[in-house]
Amino acid sequence: MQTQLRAPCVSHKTRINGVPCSPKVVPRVARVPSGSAPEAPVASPEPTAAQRNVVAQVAKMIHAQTTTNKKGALVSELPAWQALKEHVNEIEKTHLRDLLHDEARCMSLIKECEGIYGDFTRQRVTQKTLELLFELAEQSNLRGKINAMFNGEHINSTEDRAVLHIATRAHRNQKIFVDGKDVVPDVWEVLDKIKAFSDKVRNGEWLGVTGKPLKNVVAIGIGGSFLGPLFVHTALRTEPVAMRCSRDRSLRFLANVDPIDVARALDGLDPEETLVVVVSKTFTTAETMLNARTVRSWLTSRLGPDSVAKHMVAVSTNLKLVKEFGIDPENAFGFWDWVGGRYSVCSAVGMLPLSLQYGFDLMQEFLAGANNIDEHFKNQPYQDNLPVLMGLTSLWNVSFLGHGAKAILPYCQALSKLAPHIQQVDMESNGKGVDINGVRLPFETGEIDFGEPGTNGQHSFYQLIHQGRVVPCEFIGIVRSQQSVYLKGEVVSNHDELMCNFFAQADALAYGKTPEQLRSDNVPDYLIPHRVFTGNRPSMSIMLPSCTAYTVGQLLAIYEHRIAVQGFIWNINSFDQWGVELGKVLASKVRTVMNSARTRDRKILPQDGFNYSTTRMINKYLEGKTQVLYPEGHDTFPIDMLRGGH
Ligand SMILES: O=P(O)(O)OC[C@H]1O[C@](O)(CO)[C@@H](O)[C@@H]1O
Repeated sequence: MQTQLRAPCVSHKTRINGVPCSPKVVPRVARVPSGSAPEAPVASPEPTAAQRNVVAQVAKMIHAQTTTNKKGALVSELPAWQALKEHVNEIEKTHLRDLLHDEARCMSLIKECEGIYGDFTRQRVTQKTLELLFELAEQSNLRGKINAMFNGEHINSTEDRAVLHIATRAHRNQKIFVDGKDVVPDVWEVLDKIKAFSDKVRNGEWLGVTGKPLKNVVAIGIGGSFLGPLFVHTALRTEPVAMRCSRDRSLRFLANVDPIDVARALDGLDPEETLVVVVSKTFTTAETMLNARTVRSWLTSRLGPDSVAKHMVAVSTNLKLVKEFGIDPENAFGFWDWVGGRYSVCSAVGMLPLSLQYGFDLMQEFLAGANNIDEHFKNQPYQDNLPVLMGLTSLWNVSFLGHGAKAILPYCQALSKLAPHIQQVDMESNGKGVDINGVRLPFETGEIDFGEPGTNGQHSFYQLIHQGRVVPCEFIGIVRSQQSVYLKGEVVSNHDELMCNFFAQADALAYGKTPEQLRSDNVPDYLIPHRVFTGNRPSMSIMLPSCTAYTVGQLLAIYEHRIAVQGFIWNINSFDQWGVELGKVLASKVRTVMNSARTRDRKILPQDGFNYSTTRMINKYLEGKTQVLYPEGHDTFPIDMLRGGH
């Protein structure tokens, strides 16, 4: 539903009737459905004519602020935001069916840069929309914020940190400063260490404790210490060069604290041939640490305590805890607090496990691809800047057209883990309720991301996106497949068949099918309502020349930066994640109860500190058939978990 502001709010310097108003004092904004008359804030009396006059003057004054929102005004108070809201009415009168016939418009909305084809013609935008979005970017100081990020300013203000994942893929000769220190030499010190270590493991110089080469790697980590590396690994598994580089090697991930995930990750592995990489920025994440202890026990129960030195290494910013865990700091690969977990795949978080699997040289191409887009993002003007265009058009879809979800639809099985990775990067970054100054926002930020590779998604949720809710889609196609198959006599090759769907879906969403067309197809009247496609459903398409380490790096950086663009404009902190804390704290409270119940010390009872529903549910769980008392003196594993390598 479209929303509009009831009353404009004002910057810190604003005065109403001579009284200075801070944004926290002025009743901010309430949302009403578009078309409804503006009303006074809830619980306030109707504004008087004089008050309305003041509000109108304030609105005029805000319109006069054409520079930045540095003064603390909400983005929704900027003139360009208001202009975009008004512009929605113009766009509502258009249909993509018609917009796509305007060739001049289409030409201006297709961008070919850095070898990537970006098509924005199926977004519900005109040249005017883009100009207004660029104006919003100007008024929001987007360029200044991008520069602040690249300059190592502490833009993650709630954690007082710089945001410099771009430094993790910098060329050796680049200079990137944090607090007056060039961090690129530190980055390359770790990268050199990764190269040396991964080379040694891969060429058999580094052996397991029983003298066998380590050909299997299990990477333990969760969230940002898992999803990015999984995405890249999945993307490269069937790429011909990567396949050659990883012959006879395996890389697995263990993320969930569910023991089923442990069993699956270790199933069939021989501990003598397995190297474990514990990946945790903080080295305190409950799931990762329990999994690390579990796998350590799996190793030492078979190979003895000395095996840890040869079979376990770590990636972390917390080298003290790595040492306390029992991993030699020599076998730890550091990174820095200015790399956010979800932005860490180019640091040792991804580079170590992926270099072990594919070799450092190939993974350097991945870094080069990401670096290429970093430069593009920093230097290109808005109208030729892929992450900026994607961020702005998404913002238009979310904040002005009212579409809160987006589908990420790669027509490439190798990119099947892109959507899960972007879910974290986007939703943990931009799912916020207050702006960077802590002021509650009168609009929603962030998007609900989901996706599956085409064509699988077509046989799953595409019904909804064609005839149900409007969900802006991002189609990602590949020109040259990693794998080529053509069967004699078939109309097209297998990859061409896939891509036929890629091209068709975007137009089906845009054009739809009218009752007239259905009638001329002799569809009976009673079926026409069911078979109408309204069309006018926005999407964008990206085509990459191939799916290689380099282009996967590019794709990653495009998504990372477009998310930053949206956060910069919404003026939120896209780089903290306080929203994940509360659940962790409550889980720890339950853990205490669980231990008390299972060990029968009964010092704490399930009802202590919990509400009726939770107490009852915990009791039900504790009374269930699964109840076991924790054995003393030894670790227990399901027999099957230990069967590998016999
Ligand atoms: O790398 P760590 O410190 O184990 O954290 C894992 C994940 O947990 C979070 O802090 C919260 O889910 C993520 O931001 C992070 O990627």
